[in-house]
Amino acid sequence: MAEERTGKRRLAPEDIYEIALVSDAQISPDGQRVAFVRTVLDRERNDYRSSIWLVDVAGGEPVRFTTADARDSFPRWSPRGDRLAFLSNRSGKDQVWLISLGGGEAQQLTRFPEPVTHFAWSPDGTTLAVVTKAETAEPPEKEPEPETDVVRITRIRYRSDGTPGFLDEKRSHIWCVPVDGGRPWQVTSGDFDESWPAWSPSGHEIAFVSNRTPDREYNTVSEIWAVRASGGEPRPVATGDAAYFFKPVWSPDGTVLAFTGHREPFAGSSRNHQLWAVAAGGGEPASLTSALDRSVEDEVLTDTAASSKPGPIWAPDGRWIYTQVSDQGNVHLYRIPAGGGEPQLVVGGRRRVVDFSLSADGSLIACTVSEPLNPCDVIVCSADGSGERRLTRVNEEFFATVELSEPEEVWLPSASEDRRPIHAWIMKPIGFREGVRYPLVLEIHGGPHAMYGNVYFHEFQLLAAQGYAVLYTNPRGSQGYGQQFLSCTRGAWGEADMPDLMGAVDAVIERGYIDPSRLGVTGGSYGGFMTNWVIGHTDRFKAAVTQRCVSNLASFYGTSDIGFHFGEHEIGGTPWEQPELYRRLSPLTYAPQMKTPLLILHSEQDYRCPIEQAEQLYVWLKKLGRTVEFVRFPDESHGLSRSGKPKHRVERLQHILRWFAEYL
Ligand SMILES: CSCC[C@H](NC=O)C(=O)N[C@@H](Cc1ccccc1)C(=O)O
Repeated sequence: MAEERTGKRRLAPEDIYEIALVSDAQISPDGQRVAFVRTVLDRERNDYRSSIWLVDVAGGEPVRFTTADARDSFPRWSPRGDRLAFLSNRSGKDQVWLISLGGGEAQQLTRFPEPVTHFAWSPDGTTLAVVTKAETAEPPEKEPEPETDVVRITRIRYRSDGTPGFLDEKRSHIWCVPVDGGRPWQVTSGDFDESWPAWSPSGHEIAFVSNRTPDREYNTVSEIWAVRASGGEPRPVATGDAAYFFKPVWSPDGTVLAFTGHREPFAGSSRNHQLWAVAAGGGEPASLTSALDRSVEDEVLTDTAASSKPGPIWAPDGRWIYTQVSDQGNVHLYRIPAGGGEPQLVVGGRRRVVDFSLSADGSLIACTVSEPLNPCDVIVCSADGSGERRLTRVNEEFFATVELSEPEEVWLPSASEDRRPIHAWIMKPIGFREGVRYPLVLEIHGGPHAMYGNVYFHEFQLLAAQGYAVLYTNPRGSQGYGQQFLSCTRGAWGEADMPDLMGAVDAVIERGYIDPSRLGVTGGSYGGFMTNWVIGHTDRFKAAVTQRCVSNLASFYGTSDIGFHFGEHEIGGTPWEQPELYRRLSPLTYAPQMKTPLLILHSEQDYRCPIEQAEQLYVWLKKLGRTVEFVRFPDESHGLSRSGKPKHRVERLQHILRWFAEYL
């Protein structure tokens, strides 16, 4: 028994309550301290709690800095480093709060009737640029009663996954809020959604992200604009029908704006996000990373992480722009020469740099990192990555008590004609013994343009703890292996990538410790599509669990919040232009061939892959007399496995284990 050999117990689904998540490591301007967010799952309340913590760069125990029983997040240092602004839901909705480093209680700064979603300090520290859908700075005395509960829909975008109910007509705008008293003023207005405010170094202008094209209801454009901080008519910086630009950041001298994104209409994450630079006055942007052939966004998937919003950061000397780069299952920190040239790796290794920040003089970097056997910790290093030190050991005590399986990183030949090597990870079951043959679970990732990688994955560790070998791969369509590999599943969902998955399974079986009669398969979202696809094209799997899946591409087109643009781009046309293609690529078409016992897990408020996708598959298979079960999660969205109610997250894991225990 593993327990007898190691003195450690096996991981259990409920252990998600034992794992604290740290994120958003923000180093103080003087480089002395790092503020970060620590998130825990609250079993009694069936909810999440987060607080701001501080740790000295010189070392020592981290200390809890905000103590409210709430969700505090997004800590940002004032330019002088004497206080922190952060978001908190203590008053109900997320608002900006301020806390002095000198001591004292946090004070509520904003009282907008709608949540604040993002903010940025002005360079002189007097004002915050704030993003909110509020139309006034104070809540009305009395919320108006809705006249009817009947919903009238006039827009094509009327739902968004993660937002319960229907989208309202309110728009996200930028407001300025003086931090030491004075009335907030609205900076942008109109029928546009604005985000990501970035102050010019002089403090006169604010750059932001918006779609101001006439056809914005139907396209996926995202442009860079700038507006005087006092308000007025915004001016275009990097715009156009092909713009897909985000996260602007000014050069220290205020002459250039850098940002991330690409320039292919509707391509979303099927194209590498590049780092661009444009004259601050506007013009033609130039890519600084076209030769890299990687995305400068974090593309890795996990079920154990708190979210943060890192964007590129310009070094104070103006020479470099720091950015994440997704590369072969890792997310690294690079610095890109602002004037063009060879990108330099700063924080590398088998891991994910989740977020990062720079001290005011640019000499120190703080990052949150995630590794296969450690979900998260804060590290600090010099501007070139040297002298790295770990500042936290958040989950060290807990992981000393449970046995984990170390993923082995391998390249396995595809079963396609080209036999192309596919990047993969194999986890041996806990308690592995030579000479024994084990059941194998193949995990398939979503996207399709995302990637598995060198991060902790609770679901995979649980399967290993239950005695399964686990195989996860980055087949064609995955991020991290270049543009050609990334986009080759377009118009070929399932057809292009299934041979990669099957080749990897064959190669693992050849290692001799897998029982080929006990293969399981599971995945979520596009991974759910692929699970359905695989069991419709082979009977070699003995049990399957399809999660937040797609089964019918034609109905997905009309019911998913992104169906009418994502579906159209990914499949290559509309269902009425390409009915045969939609039929051919829909897993439901192959339902009569599906024999594998199937568990369908789906959230009832999943607006990305709506539950009708699961319902169709369930009824077809039931009517066909197959072994199939349907588990529905009420009040949950597409993000159930990552951000759902803790109790539902545990139940979801228990259902997966139950199904494989029964049928595998
Ligand atoms: C197959 S339909 C699109 C579903 C979705 N893709 C993009 O939103 C998807 O596959 N989601 C995956 C992976 C993912 C997660 C977050 C951002 C992009 C992709 C999932 O939910 O795991």
